[in-house]
Amino acid sequence: MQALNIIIKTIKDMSIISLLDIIVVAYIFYKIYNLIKETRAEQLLKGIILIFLMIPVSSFLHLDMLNWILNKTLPIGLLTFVVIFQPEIRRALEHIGRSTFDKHIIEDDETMDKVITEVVTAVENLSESKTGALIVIEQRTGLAEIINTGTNIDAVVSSALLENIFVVNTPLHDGATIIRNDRIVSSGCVLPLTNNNNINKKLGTRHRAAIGISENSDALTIIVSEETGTISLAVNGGLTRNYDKDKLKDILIKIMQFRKKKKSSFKEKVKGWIKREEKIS
Ligand SMILES: Nc1ncnc2c1ncn2[C@@H]1O[C@H](COP(=O)(O)OP(=O)(O)OP(=O)(O)O)[C@@H](O)[C@H]1O
Repeated sequence: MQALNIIIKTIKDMSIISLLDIIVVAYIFYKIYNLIKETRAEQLLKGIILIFLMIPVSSFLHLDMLNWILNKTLPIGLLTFVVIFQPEIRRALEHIGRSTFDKHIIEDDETMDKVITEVVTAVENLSESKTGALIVIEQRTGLAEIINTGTNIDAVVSSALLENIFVVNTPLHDGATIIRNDRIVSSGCVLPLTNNNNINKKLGTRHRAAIGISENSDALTIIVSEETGTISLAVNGGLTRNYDKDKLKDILIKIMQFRKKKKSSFKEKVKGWIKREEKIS
């Protein structure tokens, strides 16, 4: 009863600023939860929140030993969370940054269609000749660090140039080629490899690199397998395979058009568009 009175008194004494403060904090926590929902960080974060809530409860009930243990556990739990989930935290911060500053989303429909057509044509030809290729289309996450690992090109996107870049035993064929807006900006770039252990063991470093960059950015990465000619697409940490020219063009247009319009949650839409035969095959 006494606790209830304290709560009622606190609410009565609350100023508009305090109320605004609570709403902002609640909104931030809601956003953070949405970002880590369905990731491996979710369970650990739930555990930390539970400890956080149990501290005042144990103090109120005078459970001194439990209160002491919880007080000691919380900082360790938070530190563990930051260390283990550094990639997720990084992605979350990048996501917040992305929402604030739109980077290289092509606005003009004609340019978008031209870039996609050139990329898809090159990919189809590379697939037919079983020439390995890794093409990254930069979106809102800036890829300057990755671009700097390769050789600067700065040429208008064309299928002929893309096909030429990946010709075996030429200087730029190894590594990834990065497209920014309607230009090929760099080739021979080194991408971060994924740490995901659930990936089909038959897939080598080219595919692991594509998944790696899609985990660390919102880039769209197209892979042509040198071994089989199979065309794959890595987006948001997931890999979908066996695209043909039309299917690839269709999904690229949908994703890029959607990002231009930004109507609803990107992840939800992508889940619907991409029929995932295997999540990561
Ligand atoms: N970190 C990286 N960043 C960019 N490109 C990479 C990276 N690691 C490997 N590659 C590219 O992948 C090539 C090696 O491909 P590998 O055969 O290991 O992969 P794969 O996934 O089995 O592909 P494929 O089906 O084409 O054989 C390298 O020659 C290089 O061009």
